[in-house]
Amino acid sequence: MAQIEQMYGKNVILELKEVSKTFLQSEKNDSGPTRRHVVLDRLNLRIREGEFVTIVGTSGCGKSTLLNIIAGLDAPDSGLISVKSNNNKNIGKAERVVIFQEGALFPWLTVTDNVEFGLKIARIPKELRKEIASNFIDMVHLTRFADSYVYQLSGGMKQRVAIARALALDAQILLMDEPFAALDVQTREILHEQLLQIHKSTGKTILFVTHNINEAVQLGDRIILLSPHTRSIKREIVIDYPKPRDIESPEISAIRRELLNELQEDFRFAKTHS
Ligand SMILES: Nc1ncnc2c1ncn2[C@@H]1O[C@H](COP(=O)(O)OP(=O)(O)OP(=O)(O)O)[C@@H](O)[C@H]1O
Repeated sequence: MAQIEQMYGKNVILELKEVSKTFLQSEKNDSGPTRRHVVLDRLNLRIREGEFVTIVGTSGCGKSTLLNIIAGLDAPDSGLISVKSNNNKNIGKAERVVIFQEGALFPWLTVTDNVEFGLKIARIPKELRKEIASNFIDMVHLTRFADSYVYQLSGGMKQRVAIARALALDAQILLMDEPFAALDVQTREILHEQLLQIHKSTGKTILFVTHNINEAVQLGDRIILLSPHTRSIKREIVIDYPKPRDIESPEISAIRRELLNELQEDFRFAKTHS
């Protein structure tokens, strides 16, 4: 942690201090007694501006809970979350935008209407709205489909619309919760490439939750491993190799193995403590 604080002390855009979250859960069925399930226990995290952070961990360890808390969709029981506010904040700009596995789009609207949606709510003038939407639709390579309805698109295209919509809102931080999990391998590879290009050209800060170790090592500048054991961050691995990365290279393979070992250990722990 000290090493990371040294490296990331400057330009911290997001900071979580001692964040905890407990859910009440029914024991076997809804009518059974309830128990307290501590998901996050005094978690500390700092994210630097422009950083691409991937979050991994065994199923149920709290990855989505963490992302929802950062997004402001859920509240922690205790702890502090600070987001560096955008000084140039205009109407229509969002600090944090979440992109879920199921793009959360309006299927009955066109690609352009979906990307423009938030801007319209924010009363951005029509001409400017069109210009912003067309710019980001172009960035995700969907110009040919700008007037298509979302229900007509493939899963990968829908996720590209969701990314364009988040970019149009000029979110400071993109929060991505397994956005490509439902896609086939080839589409996922293409979207990885495009997301890396977008990250490079926009410099956005990205927090990306995934089950997939390969995805985590391909995309992340830093990997955060959440654990059901510590109920917090168990490991952080800074990956200082240029992208795109060859996941078969000795350096990246070593990181993959390391993560796999950690995940297996946590999986065994979760199994014996569930
Ligand atoms: N609203 C809720 N009420 C009760 N329990 C909840 C609620 N939301 C999440 N949980 C529980 O909190 C734990 C963490 O859930 P979360 O969805 O954050 O895990 P995850 O790491 O994202 O899992 P997965 O990888 O399977 O998506 C799980 O045990 C889940 O059942």
